[in-house]
Formats: sequence, C-alpha cells, structure tokens
Amino acid sequence: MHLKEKPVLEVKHLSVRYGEGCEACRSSLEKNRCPVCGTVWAANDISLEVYHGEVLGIVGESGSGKSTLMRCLYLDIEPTGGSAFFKDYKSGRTSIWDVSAAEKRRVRNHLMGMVYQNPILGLRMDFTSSANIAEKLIAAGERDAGAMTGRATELLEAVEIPSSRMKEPPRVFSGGMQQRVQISRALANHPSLLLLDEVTTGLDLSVQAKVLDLIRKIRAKYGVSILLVSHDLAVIRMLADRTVVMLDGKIVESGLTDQILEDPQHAYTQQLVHSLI
Ligand SMILES: Nc1ncnc2c1ncn2[C@@H]1O[C@H](COP(=O)(O)OP(=O)(O)OP(=O)(O)O)[C@@H](O)[C@H]1O
Repeated sequence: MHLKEKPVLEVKHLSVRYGEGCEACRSSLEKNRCPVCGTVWAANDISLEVYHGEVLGIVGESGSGKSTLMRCLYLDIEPTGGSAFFKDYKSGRTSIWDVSAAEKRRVRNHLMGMVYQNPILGLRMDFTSSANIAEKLIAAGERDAGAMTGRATELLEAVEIPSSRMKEPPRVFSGGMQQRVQISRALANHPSLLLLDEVTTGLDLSVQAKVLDLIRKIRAKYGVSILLVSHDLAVIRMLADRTVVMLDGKIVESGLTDQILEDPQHAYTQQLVHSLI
C-alpha cells in the first residue's frame, strides 16, 4: 500500500550495545547478552519505516529494547550504529544521528513530539498548562505572545482541557489529564512524528480508554504519524495500523496489525496473541 510513498521516518540497522562486543556476539547471544564478553545488545539491527498519517505499534516484553529505540529516536542516547532519516529533514538524506548537538536540538523541537509514560518527564508540573505549550513554541523560535496563547488554547481544546483550566499547572490534574496536556505539548510545533511511550500504562481502564480515543481523534485531526510503544497488545490492537514485535533487542515479526493478530508467525507473537483471548 505504501510502495511509492517515501516514509516520514526510516530507521536502518539501528544497534545499541553496552560493552565492547566480540566475535562471539555475532552468533551466540543468550537473549540480548553475549555469554563470552558480557556485552548487552539493547537494540540489534533494527530497521523500520513509518509512513504519513499511520500509527506504527511497537510491542514487546520488558527488556526487549522498546525504550532504547524511542530514546535513540528522540536523541536522548547515541546509538552504536545505524541511521535514521526523516523525509522532512535535509530531503531525507542525512541521518539525525550524524549531526551536531545544536542540529539535534532543532530536529527534536521541530520534527518530533514525545509523550512519556511518566508525565513528570514530559511536563513542567508547576508551570501553567498553556505555559507548558509556550515553552515548546519558544524553543522552536516563536516570540509572538498572542500567537503562543492562540496555539496553546487551540491545542488544549483539542485534547479536551477546558479553557477555564488552562492557567492551572499539571500538578493539580489527574493522570489522564496530565497525559492529555503532554499530548498537546508534543503537538505544539506541528511535528512530523509523535512518539508515544507506554502512554496509558498505569492509568485506570476507563481513563486509558479515553486517552486512546483522544489519540485516535488527534491522528484524524492533525494527520500526524505516530510511533506507539506498548507492552500491551490490546493497546496496539486499538490504535496501530501496522505492528512490529520486538524480542531481546531484535524485530521478530512485523506486518499489518490485523494480520499479526489473525495469523502470528513467531512463537513469541503467538504467545502474546493467545494471552489476549
Ligand atoms: N545503560 C545500560 N547499561 C546496560 N544495559 C542496559 C542499559 N540500558 C538498557 N540496558 C539493557 O538493554 C535492554 C533493553 O532495555 P529497554 O529499556 O530498551 O527495554 P524495554 O523493552 O523498553 O523494557 P521496559 O518495557 O521494561 O522499559 C535491557 O536488557 C536493559 O537491561
């Protein structure tokens, strides 16, 4: 379906290792660890694409490398190897991992929005909600106070935070509301890609359902591409068009979400799917 389209994001052969590595690493890893030199391969030859307007789900158990992938993409950690190309960055010809620190800040502010599982990592809890959005706009070069107020109002309305509460800090909000403020902040600079890292984990089921519904609406309204990481296949099933299954730092299966759910090929995916029934 995407045969002629250039992806919004293309990751090629990402690897992240903790340790020096050795010859034995090539062939004899035990899970993600080399029994000879002790090196941990947190990400091992990960390649994937995200297309315009789609939700790509990444599912895997704890330690499979999901956060490592997200942190590399959001430029929080340096990969050991590999490249990542954004269609909207230098015509998709320069990897975001090969540029200066100043360029990386620009890439982070303009191309991506990140929503963390823990809102403390993604929000200024004591700033007002609108100031949380203004901060992102300022980081991207905006200086017009009126424009910032207008954008903050629009985004907070889009995530269903009533205008009467825009001047309140996220500290006084419920967990679900804090996630909604995080989503609005992540959207501030019209990113090409939204990174959602376990955004509903830890929320009550009914709140979880509302946040998932909101993500669906946001995607429809803004047409933004989304990379959604979750250990929970039920969340992936609700949102993702395509899904990548990770195990021990590697991709073990990928395809249309419906296909994976109906006919899982890898033993680990089969186990995940059966646990849903
Ligand atoms: N700084 C580090 N030093 C050594 N090993 C690390 C380091 N950071 C991560 N790892 C290892 O890398 C692997 C992948 O970790 P990662 O946090 O990406 O997994 P995850 O799938 O996101 O798990 P979770 O769902 O629990 O967050 C794990 O085996 C982890 O122990």
